[in-house]
Amino acid sequence: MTILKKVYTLVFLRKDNKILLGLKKRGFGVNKWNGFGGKVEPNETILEAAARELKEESCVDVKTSELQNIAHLEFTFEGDPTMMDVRVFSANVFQGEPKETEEMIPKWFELNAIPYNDMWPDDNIWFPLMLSGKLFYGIFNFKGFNTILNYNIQELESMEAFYKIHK
Ligand SMILES: Nc1[nH]c(=O)nc2c1ncn2[C@H]1C[C@H](O)[C@@H](COP(=O)(O)OP(=O)(O)OP(=O)(O)O)O1
Repeated sequence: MTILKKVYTLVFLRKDNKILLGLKKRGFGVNKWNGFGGKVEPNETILEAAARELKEESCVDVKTSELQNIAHLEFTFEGDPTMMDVRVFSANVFQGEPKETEEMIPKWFELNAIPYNDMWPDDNIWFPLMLSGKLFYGIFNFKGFNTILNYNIQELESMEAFYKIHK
């Protein structure tokens, strides 16, 4: 039974035919390549959190107006009442070069060489949708951190319309 929801951000930068991923050095998702993000704090908007986490984890600046919300993901873990509510963004306009931080080692990957074997197991399910420019809503139910018990993905027409009905 899910009784708690925590909102997270996840940002992917795009340049030429590449996507920026970071290798997580500590904490949740350690040793996995992923986008940049984290918990939304009570004093900030989701967009502000997305820009702040990107800056903290990769040293790159992005204007909140350049962040495009492309997906909504919900993760639950068997035996854990907390649902991770993850807001996914992409941006191709940003300032600065990615640098290693205490949390992440950033690296640009060609779109045909995404390191799925060293990523969350859900990523190879929804990355193709993201890379083909789709908007989507995905739910994934995990057992531990490596096994997906079940999932569902729905393509969306617009994120605004989705958030009008999704609470
Ligand atoms: N199954 C999954 N697949 C995926 O691609 N990204 C996931 C995921 N589960 C979580 N994420 C992302 C969401 C978020 O960007 C990140 C988790 O955030 P963190 O734990 O790093 O948050 P914080 O940086 O706020 O944490 P602390 O600073 O350790 O409190 O991992």
